[in-house]
Amino acid sequence: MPSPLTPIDIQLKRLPHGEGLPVPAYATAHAAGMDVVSAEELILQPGGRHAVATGFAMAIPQGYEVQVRPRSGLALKHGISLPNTPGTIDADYRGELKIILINLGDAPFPIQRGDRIAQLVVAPVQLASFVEVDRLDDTERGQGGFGSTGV
Ligand SMILES: O=c1ccn([C@H]2C[C@H](O)[C@@H](COP(=O)(O)OP(=O)(O)OP(=O)(O)O)O2)c(=O)[nH]1
Ligand SMILES: [Mg+2]
Repeated sequence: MPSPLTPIDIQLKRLPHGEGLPVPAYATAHAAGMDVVSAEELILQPGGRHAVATGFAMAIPQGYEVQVRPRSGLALKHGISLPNTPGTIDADYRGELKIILINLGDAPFPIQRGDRIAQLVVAPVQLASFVEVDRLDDTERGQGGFGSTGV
């Protein structure tokens, strides 16, 4: 596993309708998320959702995932979010990356081709398997949860 500061390569295949669009990229030197743009033009009505085309597919190296997260500016100003945030892009997915947007605001939200609609965070994945047991070890928390420690 390379240092997190050493970028890994992710193969990206541009689809015909992605011609001319920028590849996802970090907007600033130490950004965590790479902004991704829409490959289509649409108007998202209040309460509406749409799987927005990005115009590319990718091959994430085994051992990594890509998380799709909302942009805070769109969320704050227009109520634009992702109903499945963070979206999970599996390393074995070869279809088009789509960004599922939802309009939680109260006005129609127009999206132009090339608009930055979400951000992609690349993260390592720890694989695991579940091992069934009859008894779990005791902890201070025990079965407490869902606010058991107070507000
Ligand atoms: O925001 C998203 C979420 C998912 N995907 C693609 C990539 C991902 O690898 C695949 C499956 O996503 P997920 O596992 O979240 O969806 P599912 O409902 O479980 O579908 P599946 O049965 O295909 O796994 O769909 C996207 O393009 N955008
Ligand atoms: Mg799945």
